[in-house]
Amino acid sequence: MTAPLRLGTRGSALAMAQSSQIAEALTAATGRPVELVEVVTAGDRSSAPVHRLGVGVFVSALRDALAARTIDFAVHSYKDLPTAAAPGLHIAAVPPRQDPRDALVAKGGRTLAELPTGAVVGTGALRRIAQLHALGMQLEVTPIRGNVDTRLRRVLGPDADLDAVVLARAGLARLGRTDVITETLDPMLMLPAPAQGALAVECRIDDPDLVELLAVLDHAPSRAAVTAERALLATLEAGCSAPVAAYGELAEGDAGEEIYLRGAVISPDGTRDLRLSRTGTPADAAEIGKALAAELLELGADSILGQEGHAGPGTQQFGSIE
Ligand SMILES: NCc1[nH]cc(CCC(=O)O)c1CC(=O)O
Repeated sequence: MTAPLRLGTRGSALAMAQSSQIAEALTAATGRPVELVEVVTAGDRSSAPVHRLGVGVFVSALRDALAARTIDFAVHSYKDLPTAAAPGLHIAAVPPRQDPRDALVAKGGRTLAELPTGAVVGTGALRRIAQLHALGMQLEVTPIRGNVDTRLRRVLGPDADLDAVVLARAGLARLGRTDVITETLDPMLMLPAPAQGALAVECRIDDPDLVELLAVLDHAPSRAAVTAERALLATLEAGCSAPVAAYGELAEGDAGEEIYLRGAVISPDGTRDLRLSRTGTPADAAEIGKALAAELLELGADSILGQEGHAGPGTQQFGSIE
């Protein structure tokens, strides 16, 4: 009998759902039993706004547990990971990505276009705030945080005080709650966060057997798309609350498999809205992301980021906060 592998997880419903899905997939593929070990993070204990805490607080306790060897591996929402590499750790798998688009949950079954002027829309992410303002619909955007259920109650509960919320479709899908979605938002209007909908399965580099075992969960197209999106974010040196969006789609082109990467940097009030795209081969995923970021910088992306959340070189980099 081999001892079960210890999978460290946060205790939130979303974290538990994605960790158990990965545990089951690993056992199904390898026959190895997996046990879930709950790790409490500073982010779960605090009710401060996430842009103050930095998303890193959700991640660092899991990474500390990996370093302390109290767990063998961890599953993160990829978009919550800092862009800086974690010393001694390795992302052994990027499993097949969920639909990365954002979703609208609105009262009365409304779509985005059906929201009246002055409608109050809740979201905490600067990227979403900026793109909602850029629509020019006179929406009133109000910051919210909390777990998925808390956010849904603000629209669907008996004391609902919002007309709509914007959430990642992937989070709702993992919780089996896609029924509440009134519109899955077109990336032309609401470009997702880099790596949204993807998971990162992480373990210690000095555990080569586990690195090899976990690789069965890796999905090369998902990894390529996320690599391009995250290279864009890292090259922009975007801080923890940066209004940066990126979406890499893989498609069969004339020259074989291609990545079509779109990137956007939007000022929080929506008045400056830079959007560009670039195509290349999956093998060049990181280069495509870097080159697209360089083009955005040439058009003045840094002056938009300078207004809000630009951490600058040498500081710790976080993925976009959602
Ligand atoms: N920081 C919040 C967060 N981190 C990961 C997800 C779920 C979607 C995903 O895995 O990308 C969410 C919720 C949301 O953005 O609505």
